[in-house]
Amino acid sequence: MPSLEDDPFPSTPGKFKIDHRNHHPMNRHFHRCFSSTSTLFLWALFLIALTASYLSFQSFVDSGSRYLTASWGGIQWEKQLRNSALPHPPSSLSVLVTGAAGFVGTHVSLALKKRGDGVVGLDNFNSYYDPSLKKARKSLLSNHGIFVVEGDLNDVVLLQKLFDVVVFTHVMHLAAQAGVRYAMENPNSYVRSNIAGLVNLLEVCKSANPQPAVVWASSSSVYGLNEKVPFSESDRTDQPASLYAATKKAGEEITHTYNHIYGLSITGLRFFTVYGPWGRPDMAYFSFTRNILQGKPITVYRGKNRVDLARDFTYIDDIVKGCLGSLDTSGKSTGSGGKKKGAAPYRIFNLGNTSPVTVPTLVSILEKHLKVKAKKKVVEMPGNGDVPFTHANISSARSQLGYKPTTDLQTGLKKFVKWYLSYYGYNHGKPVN
Ligand SMILES: O=C(O)[C@H]1O[C@H](OP(=O)(O)OP(=O)(O)OC[C@H]2O[C@@H](n3ccc(=O)[nH]c3=O)[C@H](O)[C@@H]2O)[C@H](O)[C@@H](O)[C@@H]1O
Repeated sequence: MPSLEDDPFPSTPGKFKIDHRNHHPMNRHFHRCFSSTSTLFLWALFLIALTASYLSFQSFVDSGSRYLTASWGGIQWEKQLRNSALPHPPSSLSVLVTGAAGFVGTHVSLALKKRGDGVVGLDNFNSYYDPSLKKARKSLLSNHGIFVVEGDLNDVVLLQKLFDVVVFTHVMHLAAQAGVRYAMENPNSYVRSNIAGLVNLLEVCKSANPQPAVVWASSSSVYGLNEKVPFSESDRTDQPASLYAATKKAGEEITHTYNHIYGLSITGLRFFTVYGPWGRPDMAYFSFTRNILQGKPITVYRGKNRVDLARDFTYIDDIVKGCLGSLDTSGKSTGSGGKKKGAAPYRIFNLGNTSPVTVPTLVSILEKHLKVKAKKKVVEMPGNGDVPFTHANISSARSQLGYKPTTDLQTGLKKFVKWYLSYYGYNHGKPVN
């Protein structure tokens, strides 16, 4: 480091040699000017130094507190990651499952682990719905040797660290802000998770060496106001009815660019109203069950001209088979270190049940399994993002993934109700009126 003596522009008054022999008034003026300029200069330097030390102190405090409060990092943590990611036999997959403490994430993680694949989960345990259910799913996963990291897709340092510690062959990206109608209440959470979070994940995947193949959850809602039934993958998806649907559609376009530019293998799965044990409390079949058991009214939406709404409800075990089939047939990403080496697969599949059921029929099946009559309040569907019906054409998934749904709504809801009663009991902690 150069010493102050070497500095060609000395900044301290002591280092400025004043020639006392020069008494010309102009020179005196010049000296006054110059000395006040150098004082100013000094003050400026002092302030800069003060600001710099304040900022570095702040960043020291920030990183210190992050280190103290971070729920990840350390040798033990890395060991857990590696163990969880280890496939048996070694030729199997090593999968990062985002949204692992979510409904679909939990089931997919368990199925992968069961057949010998290595699995690491990632979940931010947000409070969109009861986080204690997510914690319970995490315990279930932990009992099966699956480690779930608590963290967010927008924490790029964490994402990078996961890929530094483990060589993932695949990413099953299920983390998202779900829910069609909630998008009107909290639009930014959809942008944060489904757009920004997705881009962060793809950035890390494209730079990984080797790049993993990515399978991710799109949604049947991308068909929006499309009226051609059943919905085929080639049908128009440019009329979303909700911001949720718009972010999923954007995800399809975003993943396409990462496939095109960086050679990432991408498979997008359009799920059709997935239901089953360990499900999502915000969804109709779940909240109806809770309200029916608590003797509370349920609101059943109806479409224009008193037409019942219908959904292609799809049982979780069928969806899991579709996810595993997608991972197994994904093909390799072609790039490495952010450079594309050739064309990689880009696929989109409907994963539905191919037999839509109306919402009133869903309610009557629940009444039968719960042995309780629902207090129904039928109202016209509010303009809040809902679509009147969904119906999947699954011929592509059938031929390319071997996808073949086998559970009808009667059977699937019976299994859901059995789980619900064993998990919450009859009254969900509240007395029946
Ligand atoms: O298939 C999909 O792509 C989407 O499926 C569901 O969305 P949705 O079909 O709206 O599922 P529910 O919220 O369970 O609603 C099912 C049906 O019940 C109706 N409903 C919902 C709530 C309610 O109080 N009353 C009511 O009649 C809805 O209008 C809808 O027709 C999921 O919530 C989305 O995350 C997913 O992406």
